[in-house]
Amino acid sequence: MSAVAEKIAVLRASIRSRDPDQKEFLQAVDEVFESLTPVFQQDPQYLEAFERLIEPERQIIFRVPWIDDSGVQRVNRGYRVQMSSALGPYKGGLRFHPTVTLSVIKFLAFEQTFKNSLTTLMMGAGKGGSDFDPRGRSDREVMAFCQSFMCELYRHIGADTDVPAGDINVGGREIGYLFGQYKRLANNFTGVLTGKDLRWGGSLIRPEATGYGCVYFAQNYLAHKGETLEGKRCVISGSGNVAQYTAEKLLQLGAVPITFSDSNGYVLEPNGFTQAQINHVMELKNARRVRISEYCAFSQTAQYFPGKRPWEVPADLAFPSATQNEIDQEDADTLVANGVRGVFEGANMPSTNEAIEVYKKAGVMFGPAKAANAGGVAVSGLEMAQNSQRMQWSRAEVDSQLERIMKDIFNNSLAAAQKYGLKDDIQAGANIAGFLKVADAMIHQGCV
Ligand SMILES: NC(=O)C1=CN([C@@H]2O[C@H](COP(=O)(O)OP(=O)(O)OC[C@H]3O[C@@H](n4cnc5c(N)ncnc54)[C@H](OP(=O)(O)O)[C@@H]3O)[C@@H](O)[C@H]2O)C=CC1
Ligand SMILES: N=C(CCC(=O)O)C(=O)O
Repeated sequence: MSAVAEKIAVLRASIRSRDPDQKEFLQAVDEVFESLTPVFQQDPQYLEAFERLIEPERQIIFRVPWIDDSGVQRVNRGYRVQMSSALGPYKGGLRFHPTVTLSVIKFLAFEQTFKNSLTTLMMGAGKGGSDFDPRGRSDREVMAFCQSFMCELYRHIGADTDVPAGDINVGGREIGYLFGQYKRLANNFTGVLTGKDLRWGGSLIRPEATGYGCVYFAQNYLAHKGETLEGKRCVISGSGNVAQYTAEKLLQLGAVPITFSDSNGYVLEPNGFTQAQINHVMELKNARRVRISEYCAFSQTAQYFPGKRPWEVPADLAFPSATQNEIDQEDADTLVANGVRGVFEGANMPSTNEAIEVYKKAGVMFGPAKAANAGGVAVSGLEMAQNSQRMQWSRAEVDSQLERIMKDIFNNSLAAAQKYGLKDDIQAGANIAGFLKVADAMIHQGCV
């Protein structure tokens, strides 16, 4: 075994022994390790940078006490993992979900490092959240939680320090309550959060950005194969922010979005969702905050499948837009058997490493999350730029920047893969391109 191979083996073992229970984090690190091995073999100094990178610069965990509408005290746990500031202030979302643990936040922050680097904007990486579940809670209860959460988080964030945003169950309502409390505690009005409402510093296209960007990425990938989205039947999981705007942009570009899901089941429109039907999903989810099954009362053609997931539906392309590990090896086999020829990840780490191997063996196009869903954080970066200028750019201006950024991410990922002899392996190329920019900055900034 070469000296470098031995060092890689030792480092992989040490990561596992340090955090043996953090399975989501270890899964994310394993996936990147595979891609970066040729880089480490060519230049061992990058292995030293990677050894620093996989240990977060800072991990903050805190108590979040609040009182519910019945006057009962509730106590949740809050997190902020500040992963890397090599390329700029820590940048990444906040997730409120009962499945949130330190391992989940660390995997999200780790992925965010490569994603933010790929956007070509100057942003470091972080992620945070809580095991608080806002679903079924009143606006007052969500506000009480957000205000208590920010009473701790505000000490660690700032427009040039750490800029949180949304993620699962953190949308415009939550960002508003968090921002209001921050402003009250810090006595300043800055771009300390992104995903803000348009009327007080938000950016046009930010709500649409992740979904639109994922479709733009798919469009670039298909174009590279001499294909288009026209007429492609697309299964989508989730029915939240990312899923809604993925469906909208697919429809605009001539594709046929046919499913939405939530954690209780999925809805199928056999002939594809129209814009009016997508708008109704938005109304159900964003305003009424009800289950996707309620959609069927609105449509004569829709079918609901309780307890099922959309991967059983024959399609051309799949856009997982719900949560991590929602496609395992068996799901991937089903997708391939059902004719799916491209998987583009709107969610973070929705495919298990075993599922990715199935895609590769079957020659399925694979747009990995850190590249395909980078449109959200990219437009967050554009929101930060607008806030710095105290200006608001037009919708067309932001959308054209988003299209350019997604095209650059695809092309830079492809170029990195080809440079290391990995042909069209976009997954490896994205990991390599994202890592090299961060690692070069880390090497220049010394052992910190
Ligand atoms: N918002 C953003 O800017 C970005 C988000 N992402 C990623 O995209 C994905 C979706 O985020 P977003 O749309 O913002 O979140 P939303 O809260 O708006 O929507 C999440 C959707 O996923 C479903 N979901 C969440 N957790 C689970 C679960 N454990 N099992 C099954 N379904 C689940 C929800 O259903 P239910 O209501 O039943 O839980 C809901 O339909 C996440 O992986 C997120 O990390 C990636 C880049 C940017
Ligand atoms: N949740 C997000 C968006 C992060 C951001 O906009 O800072 C992600 O990139 O996973």
